[in-house]
Amino acid sequence: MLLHIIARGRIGRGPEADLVDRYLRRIAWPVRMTELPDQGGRMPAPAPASVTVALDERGEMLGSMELAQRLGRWRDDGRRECRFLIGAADGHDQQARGEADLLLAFGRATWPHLLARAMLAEQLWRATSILANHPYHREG
Ligand SMILES: C[S@@+](CC[C@H](N)C(=O)[O-])C[C@H]1O[C@@H](n2cnc3c(N)ncnc32)[C@H](O)[C@@H]1O
Repeated sequence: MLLHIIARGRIGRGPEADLVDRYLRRIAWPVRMTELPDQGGRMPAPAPASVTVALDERGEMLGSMELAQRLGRWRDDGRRECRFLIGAADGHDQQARGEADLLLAFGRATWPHLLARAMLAEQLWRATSILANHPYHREG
């Protein structure tokens, strides 16, 4: 299953970009990153049988094991792509939030979108390592 991060705003070079690279490079699943402008731009067409996760501080707070289980279930159900949407300064519009299969929160605090991108990259590495029985994640 393709893990497709669709993020508003340009990351350029800097510590957040280094973190994103560090974690995405470790993921054995196919990964794609699409950057959109802060507003507008064309959302890439979803693959058939895709699932959409919008990162949003008002969403569900899942533990890393729970996120891994969701990803594993979607993969095993034959989903071809999981899209992760990261908003810009104004967050997601109502339509994007309404259409998402899951609103995922990394706590109730509001994080800068570039940090949210780095945190997502780490959680995707962690979740896929859990599914591969890799010892990176320690529970408890
Ligand atoms: C600066 S925040 C936008 C905040 C905006 N005022 C709102 O109401 O959504 C930019 C993006 O970072 C992500 N983000 C920030 N904090 C988050 C959190 N606690 N959990 C999940 N995603 C978060 C979201 O995708 C958000 O759209």
